[in-house]
Amino acid sequence: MASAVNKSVLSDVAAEVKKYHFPLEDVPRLSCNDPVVEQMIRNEEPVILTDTNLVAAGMQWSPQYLAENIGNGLYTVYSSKTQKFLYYDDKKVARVPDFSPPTVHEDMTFQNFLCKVNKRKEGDRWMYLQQSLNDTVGPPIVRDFTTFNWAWISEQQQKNKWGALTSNLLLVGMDGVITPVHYDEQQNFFAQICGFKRFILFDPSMFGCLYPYPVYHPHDRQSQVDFDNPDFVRFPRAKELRGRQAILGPGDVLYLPVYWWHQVESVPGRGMTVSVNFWYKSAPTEKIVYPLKPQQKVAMMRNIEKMITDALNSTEEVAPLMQAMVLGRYT
Ligand SMILES: CC1(C)c2ccccc2-c2ccc(C[C@@H](CC(=O)O)C(=O)C(=O)O)cc21
Ligand SMILES: [Zn+2]
Repeated sequence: MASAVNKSVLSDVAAEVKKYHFPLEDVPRLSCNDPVVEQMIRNEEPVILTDTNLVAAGMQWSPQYLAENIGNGLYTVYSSKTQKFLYYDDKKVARVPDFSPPTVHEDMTFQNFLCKVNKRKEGDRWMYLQQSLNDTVGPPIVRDFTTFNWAWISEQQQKNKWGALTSNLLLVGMDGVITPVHYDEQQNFFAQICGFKRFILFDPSMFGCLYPYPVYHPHDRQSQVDFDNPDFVRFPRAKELRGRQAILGPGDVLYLPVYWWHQVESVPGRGMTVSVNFWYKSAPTEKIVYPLKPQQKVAMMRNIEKMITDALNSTEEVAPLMQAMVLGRYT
């Protein structure tokens, strides 16, 4: 089946997106029946799948359709003064004295969210609805959800020995919103339903060029590097970044491997975006094979940071101890 999104639209969108200081190569767009796809997923390489029919019934989930059918439950809506929605972990805010949350979230009905978006004026806050799909949604949405291509995605889960599906996030964003570069600890099939999303991806070995916040920081897993204004004095290795780009249109599904860095932009001028992601626990490591994969080294660094922070029972003493351990001895 030809991909729902046509090539000329994709190249128009590619010409519209923001340019950054690093080079980007295109992520392949393949049919899910292409034998190469199975190999790429096994090798944990990102790939765009054009014909999974993963969320076929969801293709009617325009913001308007959702407002009419999702019911009057409350949904989590993040708002930000800028287009950027930097994730932060509420539970870690206490450990960083002068932390000021960059976004606030409030619960509101979908209808209220859409009404606020439609009457938003220049200078008003940007808004991004993000909500785990659960049984509180209206019956038509539950019905559409049951018709997702669960046979196909369960086959991927089994073939790759992934763990349980942990959540499906429904994401409804204003055009132009940006989720800054970060990594997640789960495998992700990301289904695009409405509008266009541009992913910038970096493989896990680029950890040293992206300077993530400390693990105990509310912005754990997010990079400190601001791509719009990179500070090459504090983050010199950001100059070495080389990434990949995936532009998703309605019906496209991106396989986003665990620990891969990603920045996600709802392409400006292409309308509101609706997406659904599928987060799976990654396969347990069966046998340690050397050399270790970059993903395994990231997991190790996280555990060491957690151990030292807990053992010292203080965040201020972590850097001095780690510097005493390494500077002048291993460097
Ligand atoms: C920015 C936002 C709304 C948010 C705020 C506060 C806490 C969590 C999150 C959160 C988590 C996931 C996404 C979806 C996606 C990025 C994208 O599509 O924009 C992504 O990164 C992924 O699927 O892995 C988006 C968000
Ligand atoms: Zn993510």
